[in-house]
Amino acid sequence: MLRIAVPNKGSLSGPAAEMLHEAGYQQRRESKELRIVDPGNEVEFFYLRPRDIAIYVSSGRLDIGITGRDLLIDSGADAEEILPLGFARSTFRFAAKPGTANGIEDLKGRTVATSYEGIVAGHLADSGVDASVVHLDGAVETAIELGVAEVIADVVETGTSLRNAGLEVFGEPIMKSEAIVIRRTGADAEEPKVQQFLRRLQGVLVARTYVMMDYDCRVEQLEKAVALTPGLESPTVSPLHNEGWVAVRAMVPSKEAQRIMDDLYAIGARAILTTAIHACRL
Ligand SMILES: Nc1ncnc2c1ncn2[C@@H]1O[C@H](COP(=O)(O)OP(=O)(O)OP(=O)(O)O)[C@@H](O)[C@H]1O
Ligand SMILES: O=P(O)(O)OC[C@H]1O[C@H](OP(=O)(O)OP(=O)(O)O)[C@H](O)[C@@H]1O
Ligand SMILES: [Mg+2]
Repeated sequence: MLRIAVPNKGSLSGPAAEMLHEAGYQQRRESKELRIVDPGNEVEFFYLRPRDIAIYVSSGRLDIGITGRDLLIDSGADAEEILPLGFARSTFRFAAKPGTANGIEDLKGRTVATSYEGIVAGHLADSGVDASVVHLDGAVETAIELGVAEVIADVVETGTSLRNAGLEVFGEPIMKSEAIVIRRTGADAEEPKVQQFLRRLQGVLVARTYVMMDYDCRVEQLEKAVALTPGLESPTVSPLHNEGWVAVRAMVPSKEAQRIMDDLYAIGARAILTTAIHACRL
């Protein structure tokens, strides 16, 4: 039975459960459940604090975990990223009151408050800057107003929390993060149950990113049409009863679907339809 760690709270929890559900796995019915077995899929899910997941996975007691890239790096645990999942995207940055600092070199001798001490201490050391780090559990933006630190390092998504606290980012972004699947460093990459789990999640990612497009076009326009809709490997082209016409079917990125439909129409394609993909194995 594959043992998988899933975030039990916070920004990662809801989208992770939703993705697992879309991939055909049973998920817990209420937020107090800490562990469930999905016998049909031979998987056991453990609902753990996102910050602890890399530690459990590195211990080898759990095969796989879903966490944030920033949390994995911050933990220093012996685990590695095997699949990015595209949600809980954020950037990790320094911020302060305007005019406090322009770059990391200005942090020398100052105090930085953060919930990600591992990332910040590592980044300061790599940059050769000697600054103190204060660990706070959350709501780090308030640390400056209350005099605990002059600078913070925190997760930024829309920037609303920083703006509300009258703070501005400075310096280069420290790292970009998103939800990821992790396993113990060096664990068997070919393990069939792990591979099947990853294929299911990849299927969800493809289904979320692509739509299926169908249209009819004149044979003379086929090359131009296929250039607009090359598909992932190659589009399917079928003859129509009306001579001189073909039907074409290809996957296209959902974000580009409307533009591609306009371009296809402009070269004479008709009956252009898009449909959602619910599941996929590439
Ligand atoms: N506003 C946000 N937008 C996108 N991702 C975020 C946001 N806040 C946190 N994250 C990401 O979520 C993960 C942190 O999850 P965690 O549950 O520890 O914190 P949280 O979502 O801030 O919840 P909590 O309410 O417990 O502080 C990290 O990978 C982080 O990059
Ligand atoms: O750029 P934004 O869109 O404002 O998002 C970033 C904020 O979201 C998270 O905070 P959360 O609400 O989880 O509170 P926390 O600081 O207590 O973790 C993070 O720690 C930032 O404060
Ligand atoms: Mg938070």
